[in-house]
Amino acid sequence: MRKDQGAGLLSRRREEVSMTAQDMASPSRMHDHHTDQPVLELESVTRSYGTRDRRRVVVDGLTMRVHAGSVVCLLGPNGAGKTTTIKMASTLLLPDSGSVRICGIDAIADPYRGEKHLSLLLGGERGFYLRASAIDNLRFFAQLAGVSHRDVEPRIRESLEAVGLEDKADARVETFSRGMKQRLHIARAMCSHASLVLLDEPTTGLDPHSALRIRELIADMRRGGAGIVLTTHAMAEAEALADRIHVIREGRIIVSGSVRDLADSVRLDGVSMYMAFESEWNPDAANRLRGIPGVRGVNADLRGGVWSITVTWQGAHEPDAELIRQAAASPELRHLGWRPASLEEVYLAVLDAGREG
Ligand SMILES: Nc1ncnc2c1ncn2[C@@H]1O[C@H](COP(=O)(O)OP(=O)(O)OP(=O)(O)O)[C@@H](O)[C@H]1O
Repeated sequence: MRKDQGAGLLSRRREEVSMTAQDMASPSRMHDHHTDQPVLELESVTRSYGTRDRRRVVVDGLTMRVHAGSVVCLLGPNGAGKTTTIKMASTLLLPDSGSVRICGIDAIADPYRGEKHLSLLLGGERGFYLRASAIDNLRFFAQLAGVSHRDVEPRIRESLEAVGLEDKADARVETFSRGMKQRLHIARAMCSHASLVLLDEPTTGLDPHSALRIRELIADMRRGGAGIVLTTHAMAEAEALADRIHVIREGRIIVSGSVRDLADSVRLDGVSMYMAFESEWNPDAANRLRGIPGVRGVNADLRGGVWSITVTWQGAHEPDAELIRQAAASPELRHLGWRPASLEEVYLAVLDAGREG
């Protein structure tokens, strides 16, 4: 579905190339909006799918804002409505109701003006003319984005260098690996100096090095002033990049804020860590620890003959290690320290709380 939609956007853009080319004399669009005006404003957007009798709402009255120089991350289980939200933000998909403003422009009333400020990367590998070279693709998209004739070549060179594809400029895109295509997408966004960059799972299916490279490029675009919406299932990626997180479930935002705000919303106050050698820990002890007031969860992992035990706490400060040793009946349990909960721990607690509530 995504791939078809991506191809749809491409063909729509192809049809519009002559119109947008007329606008090529317009100045660079980077930061041409008022600084405190969001680059994206979604106001109560709703979208349903299906036939008239059997419609299912998949995004339900969602409101969010993205400012220049920030990364907003959408997290949520499969089918929560993240991609649908990204597509509405790009106007690739129209909401049934609600409004979409891109750099202050009503993007539903005037999608072509809105589109010029954004760059969209959908999860698939499509979105390029596969038989054309990387550089010809970038030229085409730069022209669509209204990059001035004088700026096109230097910008393409800079962006290919930034993503490490300068040696592949003349290679056909169909010969690129998935990771190279993702980098070329980022080059496309960099080249057009898009104010709003929409990234739907940009690192899915990439090896760890390629994923890291993409994350660095996302951070570069943020430093360059782009407002970025990112969907991902990689919690470490969201934790490293997001200035603000929205957790979406069944088409609604259930909680928003920083990792700490999310942790506060479920009163996940911290994590204490312990270790024990294999013979010093009985897995049944985890159940006894769960009975201690304030304990939210206990996770014990055995690796290389060593148990590593993490205990998440609600409404508690660093607990007395002796109390834990006694409850676990593991006198040799070593206390390793106390840390804030990771986004993964917080996210799972948020979804659990949502299910319980
Ligand atoms: N074109 C479509 N026709 C019918 N239903 C659709 C269509 N596109 C998406 N859906 C449904 O809408 C819901 C939300 O899908 P969406 O792709 O936005 O979820 P998501 O949060 O991005 O999921 P994932 O994490 O799996 O990518 C899902 O139940 C999906 O099956």
